[in-house]
Formats: sequence, structure tokens, C-alpha cells
Amino acid sequence: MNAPQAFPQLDLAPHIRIDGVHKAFETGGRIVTALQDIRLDIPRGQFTCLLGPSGCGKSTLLNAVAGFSLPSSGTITVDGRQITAPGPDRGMVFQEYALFPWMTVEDNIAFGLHIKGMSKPEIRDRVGGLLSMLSLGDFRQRFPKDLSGGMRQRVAIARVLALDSPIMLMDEPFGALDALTRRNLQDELLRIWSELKKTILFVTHSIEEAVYLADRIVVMTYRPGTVKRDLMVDMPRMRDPAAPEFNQLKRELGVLVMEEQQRHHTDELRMAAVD
Ligand SMILES: Nc1ncnc2c1ncn2[C@@H]1O[C@H](COP(=O)(O)OP(=O)(O)OP(=O)(O)O)[C@@H](O)[C@H]1O
Repeated sequence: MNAPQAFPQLDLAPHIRIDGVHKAFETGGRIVTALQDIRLDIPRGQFTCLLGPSGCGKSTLLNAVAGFSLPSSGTITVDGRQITAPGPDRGMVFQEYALFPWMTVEDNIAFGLHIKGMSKPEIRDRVGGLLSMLSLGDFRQRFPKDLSGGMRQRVAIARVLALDSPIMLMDEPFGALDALTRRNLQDELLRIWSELKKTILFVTHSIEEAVYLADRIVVMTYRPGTVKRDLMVDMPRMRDPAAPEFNQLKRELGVLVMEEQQRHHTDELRMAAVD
């Protein structure tokens, strides 16, 4: 008799589950609903971009996943455990680098490892590997003020990678960089992501950036922030921004984002009239 055929176990449980998340802020006596009933299951290893114009709740959602600012209602779980605070399973990269100005590049990268109590030889090995992975070897003794924006962001990424968090949360990390540096870092990030198999949640308001990077794009609405469109990007990497399918998707997303941009604009005019 033949032995029963073994099938590989598929990892069907989401890495991150965002379930009915709602977030309201009180500001100047008014309640602002930043997020309303957000539901997303994010599989392990997926590169997801949150896309939308200013004010649609992208950072609020990212901060909730980071555990910096918890939802007013609804839950967020990572590997089935509810998030109640920041944790080492989630590394965050901000637009404003957030480096310690008094520390060298290598000390910035090593900082979290000292806090974790890792031994000096282990720290030396890990930091050495990251310096070479991010082409920072020649800059190890420099201070942040002596680096370009792109180099500072490399250090910020290396610092998060040092902690080996399975999830990387990135809030417009390349928003302040010039176009060429931005493309270089996008390529580096794709290389690192495919090598290290991280789950990435990446906030951007750049349609081109989302189409270039993402497996999945979640377009958000302006106030309240809801999911307007949730789509998979079925294009092989490295993607060619000049390719017809790339531009077709950019156009489709452009229509969706412009609708929300228009709602933002109308809201601003209404608020100005009230003031
Ligand atoms: N701490 C806060 N207090 C009051 N309102 C807030 C606070 N944080 C965010 N908001 C409001 O919540 C809404 C969503 O803001 P959020 O920063 O998440 O949007 P965003 O899509 O990330 O925009 P941007 O791209 O400009 O950062 C906005 O209307 C914003 O004014």
C-alpha cells in the first residue's frame, strides 16, 4: 500500500491582522475619526504599501501597528498576539532618520544590541555584516551630521535590521531624498527584503514608489481613513517604470488618490470658511 502523500504545510495564518480598527482623536473640541473599521490580513513576507494623500490615516495606522498609539477600538495582532505596546518584533524607520547625533555610524547601529545585552564579539560581527550590506563600511566612524540624507537613511535602516525584527514598519522613509538617491535606496530595500524575508508595511504618498516596491497596495480614503482599494501588484521585479503595465497601474491609482486629494482640499476650504 502506498504511504499517504505528505503535503507541505502552508502558513495561512496572517503575520499581522488588523481587525476592525477605529481611531479617533479629540482636537480643539472636535472629534477627528482618523481610522474607521480597517481590516487587513498581512501574510508573512509580504511587502505592503499604504498609499493615500496627506491626512488619510496612514501614519496613524502604522503607529498603531508599532504600538506607539493604540486603536480606540478593534485589535491588531502579530502572530496571534495582541499588540499593546512597541516590541522587538517590529522595527520602525521614520522619514526623519532618528539617529543619535553624538554617536558614530557603527555606534548608532550597535545601540539596540548593547541594550539587548549581546556580547561584544557578536555585536562586532552583526554590525560588520550590516555595514557591508548597506555599503556603509567607509563611513563607520562618521557622525550623522557628516552624512548625506541617503546615507543617514541607510544607517537608520541598518539600525532596525540589527535588531532582526521580522516586521519592518516604514513611514515615508525616502520622502526627503532626491529622486536618484530614492531609487537607489528603493533597490537596496528590495534586495534586503528578498534576502531577509521581512514583512514590510510601508507608508507613502508616492504612487510611483508604491507601484515600484509593493506586492500589495492599500489605498486609503481621506477622513475617515478607510480602505478604498486593496490590490495585488502582479508584476515581476525589478520593475520598469517605463513599462506600459507599470504606467497603466499608476494611472488607475492616480484616479483613486486624486479623488481623496480632492476631498482633502474641499475639507480644508470648508474649515477655512468656518475659521
Ligand atoms: N495626535 C493627533 N491629534 C489629533 N489629530 C491627529 C493626531 N494624529 C493624527 N491626527 C489626524 O488624523 C488624521 C490622519 O492623520 P495621519 O497623520 O495618520 O495621516 P497621514 O495619511 O499619515 O498623513 P501625512 O501623509 O500627512 O502624514 C489627520 O486628519 C490628522 O490631522
